[in-house]
Amino acid sequence: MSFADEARALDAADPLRSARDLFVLPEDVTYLDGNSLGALPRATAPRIADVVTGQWGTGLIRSWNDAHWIDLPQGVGAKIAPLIGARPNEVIACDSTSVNIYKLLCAALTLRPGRRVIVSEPGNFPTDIYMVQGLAALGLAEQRLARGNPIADFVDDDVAAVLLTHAHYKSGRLHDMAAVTAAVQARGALVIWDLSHSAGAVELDLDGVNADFAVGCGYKYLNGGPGAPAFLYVAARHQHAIANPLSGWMGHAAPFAFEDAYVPAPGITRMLSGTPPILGLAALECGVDTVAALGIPALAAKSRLLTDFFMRAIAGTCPSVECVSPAHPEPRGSQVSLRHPDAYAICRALIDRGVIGDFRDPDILRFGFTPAYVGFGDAWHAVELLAQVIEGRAYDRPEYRERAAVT
Ligand SMILES: Cc1ncc(COP(=O)(O)O)c(C=O)c1O
Ligand SMILES: Nc1c(O)cccc1C(=O)C[C@H](N)C(=O)O
Repeated sequence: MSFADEARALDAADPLRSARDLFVLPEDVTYLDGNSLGALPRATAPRIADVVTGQWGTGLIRSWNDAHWIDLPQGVGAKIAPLIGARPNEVIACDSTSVNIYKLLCAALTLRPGRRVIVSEPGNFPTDIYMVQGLAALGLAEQRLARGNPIADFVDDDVAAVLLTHAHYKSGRLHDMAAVTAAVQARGALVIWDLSHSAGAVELDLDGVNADFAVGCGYKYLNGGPGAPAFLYVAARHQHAIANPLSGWMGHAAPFAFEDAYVPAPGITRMLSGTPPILGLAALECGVDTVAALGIPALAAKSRLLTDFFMRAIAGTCPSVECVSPAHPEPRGSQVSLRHPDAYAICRALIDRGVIGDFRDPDILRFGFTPAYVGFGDAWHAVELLAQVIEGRAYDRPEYRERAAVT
């Protein structure tokens, strides 16, 4: 069977085929960048219009109570929880992923007094290691990058926590979360998982693997919109013992008592700092509801089929690109990354022709397969166009080599 016929057959058999209608997507675009910015759910614009004109415009400050704005971080967190294998009171939606990493690094350090090393991987998403470096500059931590495997071999009695991204942003490679968590904990340290590239697209079972802490982006597979609030997970067993270093009033036990002394709120609420961004949380809730309605098992199963089909089609059609994502579906996230020396120009040429992926330095072409709205026909269209652009050297134009501020 040709790849075109196979794509048609797979689309016909796809139980999530109609889910694309839950999103607003331009007709002339094949969107393979939901791992960077998820698409706009159809439910979001009317919800935001209501929050703005109804709840804000008419309800004014009364909406903190009447529209339950004050509970939105916990409410959205509780909806994210089942998508990542957590209980509702273990997750809260707040701040950015970077800020939440900082808070959890400090929490881990307070849980492991006498240990100050944070282990991460070289090549981890930069914000994760920069946050460790920020703490190190204050004299509060020491960074150790694990140059080799297994990571647990880099954990000794000085290590408070290991900070890892579950699905690597460049390659899409998944860590074995259960095995790494157990091995690190056996050496007395804690693990902070960054789920930015896995939440909403792959199966996760934080409670099942006895995870300690996790964070993740709201604007990728959760479709919360540009700069959406992130989420933060703290296993119930740690919640009473951790401190939030950004001890703002929203994490206080009684914010409206206006007391001078900080008293942390019980449970996950102590991880809040300032006033929740209601517009962003409302949009994130629409994205999370959309994912939850489709169900992670169905999304994850389609993601594996999509990436498998794309990789086979690439191997059969574009021999000059090297695939750097894992060949086996088990350790592969919902993206496929390809290596080519002209990756940047190729990426620009593809975008010019309606196929939106992205580029990561120095030579990676990255394609995200958000199973909710990407079809097998889309995957095949991207492969055909990529082959055409490479074979005809259509990318070889000065305007495609000019670097934009955001890649
Ligand atoms: C693994 C990972 N962590 C964190 C972030 C970003 O964090 P923030 O939303 O704070 O910019 C990203 C992407 O931007 C990411 O890929
Ligand atoms: N957060 C981003 C942004 O503000 C602008 C452009 C891209 C992003 C991203 O999310 C990048 C993404 N985390 C990555 O894996 O490369």
